[in-house]
Amino acid sequence: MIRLTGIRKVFGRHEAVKNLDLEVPAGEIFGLLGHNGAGKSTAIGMMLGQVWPTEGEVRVCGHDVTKHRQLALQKVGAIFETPVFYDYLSGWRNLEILTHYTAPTSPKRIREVIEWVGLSGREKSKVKTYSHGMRTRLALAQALLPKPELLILDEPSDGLDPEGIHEMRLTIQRLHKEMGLTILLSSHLLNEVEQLCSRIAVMNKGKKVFEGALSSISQTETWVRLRVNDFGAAVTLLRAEKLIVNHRDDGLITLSERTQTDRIVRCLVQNNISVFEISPQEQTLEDFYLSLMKSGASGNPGTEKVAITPASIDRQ
Ligand SMILES: Nc1ncnc2c1ncn2[C@@H]1O[C@H](COP(=O)(O)OP(=O)(O)OP(=O)(O)O)[C@@H](O)[C@H]1O
Repeated sequence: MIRLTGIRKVFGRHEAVKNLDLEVPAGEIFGLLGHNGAGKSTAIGMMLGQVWPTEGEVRVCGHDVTKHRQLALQKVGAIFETPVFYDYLSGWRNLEILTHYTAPTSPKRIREVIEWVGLSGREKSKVKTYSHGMRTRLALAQALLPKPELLILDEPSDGLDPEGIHEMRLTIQRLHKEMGLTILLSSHLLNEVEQLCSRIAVMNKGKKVFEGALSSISQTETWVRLRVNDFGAAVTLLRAEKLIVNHRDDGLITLSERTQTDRIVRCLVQNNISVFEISPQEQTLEDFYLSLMKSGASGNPGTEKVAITPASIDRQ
């Protein structure tokens, strides 16, 4: 649905996006992650034809955005930068005015999108009375007006309170499930991305440092939680037996290659150490992201095969 090939963007002497390849397949909720200034908005701006790439090709819905912008963006809805509305007009009137700039839209369609985003009952109130969350929902309504197949959302939860973030997440999930939309969103909120997205790309200093399925991240776990009566003694013993290669003082161990947890338990019990718990820990997106930021700061583009684990943080 979106394909970026060899994209570079230079602002003056600053290279904001460096040799970026990115593929967002149809049907996914795709998360674009990265620190402030990583280049996410610049990349999104190029997808929407609002930032001109210095080099490379941007294709959206099969069309080259720089050559056939209108065709490429025909089926795309977006929230990009801070949406501007006429404060002294109602949400409904704002949407009506917007349709004058785009395509003729029936009142029925406006009613539909207002219901979709949960603004029913407030659509005739002036926008100046709207909360930040309601403005975001109005921006989403605007993005949905042209019946898009692809939705591009730059930081959709930015500035929302926890309830607003929760509602936005439910709305995005519904749009994906019930309307079958492909969705690309950028975010700082790792928890949000973890709950919403099936694939992610991580950017660091303008470079992509990872792209792949979210499921491939949790499979790279290596840590095992060990709860015993004497953790220090257990670690000394397991290291001497070469059954573990790493440990953290908060009760985590990394097993050596081909060691299974039953072997650990046997060894400890035979040496009079009581075992209360031994359980493999899934790597969270936060663990993975932090390890990428640490080890991939200079940024060689990663793929699904990148297996950077919390263990690699510990060893640095
Ligand atoms: N119009 C511009 N002129 C000059 N530099 C720019 C411009 N737009 C962005 N930049 C720079 O490009 C880099 C990438 O910015 P960008 O806004 O894409 O990052 P981001 O990942 O979206 O960050 P944030 O999460 O803070 O929005 C930053 O160093 C920024 O200062």
